Amino acid sequence: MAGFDLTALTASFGGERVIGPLSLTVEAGQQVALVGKSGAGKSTLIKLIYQRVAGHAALVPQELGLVNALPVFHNIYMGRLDEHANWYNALTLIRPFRKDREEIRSLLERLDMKEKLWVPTASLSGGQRQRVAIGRAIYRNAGLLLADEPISALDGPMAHKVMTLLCERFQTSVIALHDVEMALAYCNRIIGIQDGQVALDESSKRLSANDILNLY
Ligand SMILES: Nc1ncnc2c1ncn2[C@@H]1O[C@H](COP(=O)(O)OP(=O)(O)OP(=O)(O)O)[C@@H](O)[C@H]1O
Repeated sequence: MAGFDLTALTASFGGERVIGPLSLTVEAGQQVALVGKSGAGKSTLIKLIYQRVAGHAALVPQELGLVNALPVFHNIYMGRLDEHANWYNALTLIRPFRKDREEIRSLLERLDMKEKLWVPTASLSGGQRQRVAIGRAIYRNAGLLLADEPISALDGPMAHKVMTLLCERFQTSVIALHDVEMALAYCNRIIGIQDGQVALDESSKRLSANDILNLY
């Protein structure tokens, strides 16, 4: 499954509705940017979608969800934990298999982090940690990516490199992005969220940065 068709998406905190109710259909092949001001509900919507599509998506949460005590290799390997038997995962914790080492090393090469393969994740910079979470999502090999601000800690050239890689590796994606220019450059559909509702839903070809900035 790469696309999805979800209805009755709602979320409330302390009795206050922060999302929906709304419906969202994303077709296979769409790269969707979720835009909107801070607190509009983008992260909550991404989490809701992830819950509803369970197992079918690769997730890059805003808080990354890395295990600091483990090396980069193992954090990325976690993207496929559920594909292997328990004995295989336990052995990998002690002595990773060559084919997994090679696959993860070449993925890290694309993220300019090859030399960090065995480094504990706790010792990485914010941008490096973000790239580990991106690596874990890519390694999951899912058709659908759900990512919450995946390039917020990256410099310009690295942000472009990562967005190019994400578009190449995922047939379909929903990515919350603060950077409107990046959203227009890499996504073919823009969904603007305002107070937990869809306030804009348009092909990026028909939008300019100014149209999107009206949401802020
Ligand atoms: N765990 C929580 N408990 C209470 N309120 C929450 C919680 N998570 C989110 N909210 C509230 O829900 C609303 C939407 O938050 P959300 O994090 O989804 O926004 P966002 O658009 O992703 O913001 P940002 O761009 O700053 O990440 C906000 O008003 C926020 O305060």
